[in-house]
Amino acid sequence: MSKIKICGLRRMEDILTVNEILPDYIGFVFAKSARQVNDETAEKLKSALNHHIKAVGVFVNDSIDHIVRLYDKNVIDLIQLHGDEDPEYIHQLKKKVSCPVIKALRIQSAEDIHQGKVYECEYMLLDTYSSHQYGGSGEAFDWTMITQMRKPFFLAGGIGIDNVEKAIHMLNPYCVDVSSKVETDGWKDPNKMREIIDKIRNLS
Ligand SMILES: O=C(O)c1ccccc1NCC(=O)[C@H](O)[C@H](O)COP(=O)(O)O
Repeated sequence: MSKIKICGLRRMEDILTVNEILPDYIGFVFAKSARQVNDETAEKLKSALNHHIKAVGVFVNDSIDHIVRLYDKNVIDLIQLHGDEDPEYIHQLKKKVSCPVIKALRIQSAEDIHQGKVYECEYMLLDTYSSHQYGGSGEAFDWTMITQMRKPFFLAGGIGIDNVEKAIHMLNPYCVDVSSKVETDGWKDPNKMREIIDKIRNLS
């Protein structure tokens, strides 16, 4: 069964909901975004998070020192690099942390998928390319472009109750990553989060 990550939590009430429904991962977006959280808020939210749920820090072209500080303070358990970080950046980061790293690829063409080979990371994350935002577009990309993934991957980009079953049956991702489609008016919606978790856990 694919795991589930709910990305972009920023309120204590979001944490109380996930503590009940227990996704495998949640994401704190530290990048510039409508879903951005600051370090202090993320620290408070993490301290209230059920220990069975892993917190992923989502970064876009951030400083390695900032990421390491959050990791050392136990605010994040995994690191998601969602910008233009190159193999050398990841190599340097890996010398300073011992947690899994997820490198996001923003997919425009089938060739983009093959870039994954060059990164020293535990997981890839495949998301939709957008010219005006790094992530959280709410749009799905053409999944037929995904072939021969050598690493376990998170599938992101417009995943919701309407297409999650198709995504899992077609691609068997390590994890599905949801954000926009479990929101109402820009905020995480407890009912939508609950509904998608139930759907995934009841798939055969
Ligand atoms: O979600 C954001 O606002 C965001 C901003 C900048 C970089 C990454 C961001 N999100 C990363 C994620 O992992 C999202 O869950 C992923 O992009 C899918 O989002 P959606 O298409 O809204 O489901």
